[in-house]
Amino acid sequence: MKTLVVAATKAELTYFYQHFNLPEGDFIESKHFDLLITGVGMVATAFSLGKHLSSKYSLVINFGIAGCFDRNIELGTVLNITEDIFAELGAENGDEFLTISDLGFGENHFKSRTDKKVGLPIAKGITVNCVSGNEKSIKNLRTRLNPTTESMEGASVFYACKLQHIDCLQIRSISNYVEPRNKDNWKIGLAVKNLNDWAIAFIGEMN
Ligand SMILES: O=C(O)c1cccc(C(=O)CC[C@H]2O[C@@H](n3cnc4c(=O)[nH]cnc43)[C@H](O)[C@@H]2O)c1
Repeated sequence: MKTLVVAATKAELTYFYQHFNLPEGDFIESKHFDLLITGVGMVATAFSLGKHLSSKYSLVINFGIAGCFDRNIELGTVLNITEDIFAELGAENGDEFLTISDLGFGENHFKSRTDKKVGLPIAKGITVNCVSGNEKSIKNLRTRLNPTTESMEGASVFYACKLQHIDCLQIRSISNYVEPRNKDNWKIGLAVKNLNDWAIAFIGEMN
């Protein structure tokens, strides 16, 4: 059984590609693991996993960068996201938000599943279509969901793995704080480097 490594963009796994001498391409098969680049967002991720996820995998690891709601966590910190929520999936009812489970149409909250020892701080994530960038929506998300991180794919990966009964992990490195948009404050290079260092060591030790 193999591990499937999943990321939204190739740029997030730059050093991983170099370290394992991987060829160009969005779906790469190698001896010990396969690698899938899904594209950004929950729709691209679900479609891509729908095509490639199968029972030949015993573990899926979603790697990526993320925004962080907690200023006590330094940029570049690598976290194990053990639960993740589709934050916008539901209905507004005036000022109230009804989740898809409140509406009786399914679940919006998913968890990682694995016995593997990861040794990273754990965190709760949310998954969004729109990167949060105004004070009002950020305050609403904090009040309603109390998340630590925000990404655009995490809950999609957990969802697909739950439906296929495959173990999964989500490892993300913090590139920015969730705040009114200011890309100058983002530390993507640091986040990608730390993420890749961790991914290379973890995947290397597994094989
Ligand atoms: O510009 C670059 O050099 C660059 C290199 C690697 C990755 C990127 C991305 O823009 C990745 C997009 C990816 O990042 C996640 N992300 C990061 N911060 C947030 C956030 O505050 N809210 C939601 N998502 C965030 C997300 O999962 C995207 O897929 C650029």
